[in-house]
Amino acid sequence: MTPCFQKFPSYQASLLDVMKNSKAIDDRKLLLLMVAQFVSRLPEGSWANEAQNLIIKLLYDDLPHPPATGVSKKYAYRRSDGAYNNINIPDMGKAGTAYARSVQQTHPLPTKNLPDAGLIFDTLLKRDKFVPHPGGLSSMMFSFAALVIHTVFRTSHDDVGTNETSSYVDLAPLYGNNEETTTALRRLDGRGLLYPDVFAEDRLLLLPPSVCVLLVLFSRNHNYIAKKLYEINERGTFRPPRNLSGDKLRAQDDEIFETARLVNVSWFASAVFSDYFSAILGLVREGSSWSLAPFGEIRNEDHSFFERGRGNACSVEFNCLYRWHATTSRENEQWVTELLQRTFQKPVEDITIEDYFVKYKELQGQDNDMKHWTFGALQRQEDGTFKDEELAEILYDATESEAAAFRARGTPAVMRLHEMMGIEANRRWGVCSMNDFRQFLGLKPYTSFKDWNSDPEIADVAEKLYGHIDFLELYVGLQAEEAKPLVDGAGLCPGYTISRAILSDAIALTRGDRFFTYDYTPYNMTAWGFADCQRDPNGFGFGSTLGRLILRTLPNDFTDNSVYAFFPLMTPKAMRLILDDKKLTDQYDLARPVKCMPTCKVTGRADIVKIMDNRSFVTPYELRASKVCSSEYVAKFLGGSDDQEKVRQLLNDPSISQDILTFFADITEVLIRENSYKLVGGEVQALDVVRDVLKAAPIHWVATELGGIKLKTRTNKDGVYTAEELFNMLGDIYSFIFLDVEAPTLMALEINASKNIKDLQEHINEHLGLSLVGKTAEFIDSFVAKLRNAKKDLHGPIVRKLHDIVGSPEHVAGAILVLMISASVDLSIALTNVLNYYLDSKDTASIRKLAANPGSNSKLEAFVLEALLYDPTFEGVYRMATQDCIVGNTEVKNKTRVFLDIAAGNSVSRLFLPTT
Ligand code: HEM
Repeated sequence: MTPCFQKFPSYQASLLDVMKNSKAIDDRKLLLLMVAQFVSRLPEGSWANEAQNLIIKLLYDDLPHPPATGVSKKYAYRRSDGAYNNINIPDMGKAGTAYARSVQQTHPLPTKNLPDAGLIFDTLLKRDKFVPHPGGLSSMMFSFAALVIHTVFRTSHDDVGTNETSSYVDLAPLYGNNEETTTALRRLDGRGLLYPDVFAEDRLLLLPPSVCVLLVLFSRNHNYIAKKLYEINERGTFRPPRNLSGDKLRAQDDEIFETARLVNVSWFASAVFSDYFSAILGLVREGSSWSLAPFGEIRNEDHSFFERGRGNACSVEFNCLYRWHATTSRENEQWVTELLQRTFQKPVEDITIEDYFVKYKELQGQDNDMKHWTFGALQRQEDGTFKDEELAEILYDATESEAAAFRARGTPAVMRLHEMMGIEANRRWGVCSMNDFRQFLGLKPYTSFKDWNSDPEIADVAEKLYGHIDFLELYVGLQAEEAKPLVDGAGLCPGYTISRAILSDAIALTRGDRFFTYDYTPYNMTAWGFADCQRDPNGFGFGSTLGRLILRTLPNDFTDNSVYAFFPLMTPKAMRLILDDKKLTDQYDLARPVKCMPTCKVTGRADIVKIMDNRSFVTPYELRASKVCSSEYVAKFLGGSDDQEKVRQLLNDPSISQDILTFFADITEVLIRENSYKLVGGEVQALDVVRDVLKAAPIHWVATELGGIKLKTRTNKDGVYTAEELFNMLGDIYSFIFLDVEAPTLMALEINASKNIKDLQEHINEHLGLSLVGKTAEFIDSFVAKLRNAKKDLHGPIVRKLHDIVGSPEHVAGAILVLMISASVDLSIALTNVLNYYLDSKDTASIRKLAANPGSNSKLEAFVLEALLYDPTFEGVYRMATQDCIVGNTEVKNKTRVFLDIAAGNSVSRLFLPTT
């Protein structure tokens, strides 16, 4: 024992005390080490035992017990029936198992003493008038909600205690709740695809068409993801399906399909935690993109784990809580009426629960082939897809139609049957009373019917039906409870008990899911898939995920900034008020979308050449550039003005190009030297050549020689940006203007590009000593003179010559910006392609010889030119028609985007294109 412990027993006690109570994990760990040292030298005794027990507890709690996941293929993917979400209790939450019941019933509610379900509907639930939702929620909000609840509830018609679907947010309405159904949806052709526009849940066909449209969008998203996974082929294991057969073909299909399912289901969860939660919590009204992020690791104060990923089983109380039929819009009320009349051929009031079950069985038997299912009177096309514009029309209508408010006497009369089914199912489940449920949630039990609903008529009727508030059934208690007013933090505005409980349920459902927690990894979903399904809080539309989904899957039917795409869960009328209030109306398109001309693809070499030479087709770059550049000159330049050609010639001028060459040679040497590291033995050096040289060298050139921007380096800590930061800034501008970026990302990119251009332009102006705003003609003349005579070290030779070409100081600054944008990213890509081409070449030795031999420059140049054509990702370019015209056999309408498919059959070299 150390002397200090023998001398100061009180010190021992206080150490233990700190160990038990310290909140700082690092303190505890440090103490742990110290105590471990001491304990090893202690004689046996109570203090030693206590200290040892604490150490063991602390160490044990460092890891989850039992382990939450395993690396076997058996656990890697979701099962359609939800089995193995908890690998230790594989049946937890599995489809076809019993509902959970969370709350103990303490008040007897014998069915024979309870009021008739039909009478309850007629007195407490039946809609007396339509009251629009106070928060401006649209009917789409409740279509999405219906999709969410059908993902986790499907009460068996044969055994009301059985949930036929899994208790996980796994998009079961799309993928089915058993393997057999899932297999029937798949093409199984080695690419992991679903058949076009299919889904599995037949009960959704009995819901308004917008619910099915949403599901079709997720179905399309699956195929989009699967195609990307195959194209990117992250692990390099996928082969063209034509080269595979039998088990190998199936194995490849399974891997792509299952990974795409993981990514797509995570998209669904992202939509829940962005658009859906935002509407529920009223965050849209605040213009906030905040949301709960319930999946991450949380440690308790004693460093043990706060549980996650341990599975879930949906309970009957929550099934009851989600019966939100009172929110049905006027349009959907009409739709349900027509559906019931058509299906049952008798007055709606006469339809019984038995009629419903019989009819449902009959419909189920009619067509099991999901490829044929339709809804909303849509027809599938020959290729099995629905027409985009017809799907979009349904979405526009559902977004425009107002949902109804939650309230007693708010459920459409036509839904009497649905409500009676709900009430009777609850009785058979033995669900608790309203007050039992409130107590369970930690809420004060109601003391009277007036306390529950202050409308005297409602309270009075309920009292007459139930006698005492403690006997009020949960179903009726929840559906007819007084609704919350529209206050800060409230968006959904149901009764208070529902609003409190749904949040707990949402966290239980998602935090309990292994695939949203322990197995939510870039390895399982691939790096691309993992990034693709993330909710982006900084994304356009207050971080909307549905906006991204809609623009991806219906690319020609919404404008890039349409509120119909980014805020479909709110009516456009409500959104106008919110955006006006936040002074954001300018950023959004509030009009009902009209179909854009679909992109026209041109493949023939002759037609491509004709279009490129035709002045009626302009590059879309100028249009994009004008959105982010305040200077018209810069936008035109980026779009391909005459000055662009002149500047290109300037760069080829030997007096300039020699300097550029020298700069690149020097900086390349420096970057190689600074970034190389030795392998063991010290003879061979390694280097990340793309990251540290090919991306960095052009950045050093544009920053130093053009923009006069000092870069932060190891030796210069005072620079403005690191090379990587500047590359990313320019990359955003470049991608926005020149690349065919997915529409959903475009809006976020536009905001970044605008800001980056503004910042860079300020640096350039400052470097040139140029702030032209409000300057006199004399100032400008003197600036021009300075530019002409500037010393080489102040402004590089290019800057001095630029003035002669572009004509005004303002244009010099603009031209520098354009060169920075186009010469940095494009050059890095070109250099990387050259290197890749070289590394892929079978004859690297002779190419190396060419490079070493100064006399063989023309051959080397030929190699480089050939390599520049080598861009496996390059497919073609876009042009915009500015009037109706005919090209070859193709008629192109004004405002059509034309894709020139240059890569098709390598018909045309990309080098003949005007470079950007
Ligand atoms: C006009 C729109 C709607 C119609 C026509 C409709 C119709 C139905 C029908 C027919 C059932 C019985 C299903 C069965 O057992 O076969 C049902 C159940 C249910 N509905 Fe709705 N519904 C609508 C909207 C909603 C919405 C917006 C929600 C809530 C977000 C919702 C929540 C539920 C729940 C939780 C069940 C019980 C599901 C189960 O236990 O299997 N419904 N609905």
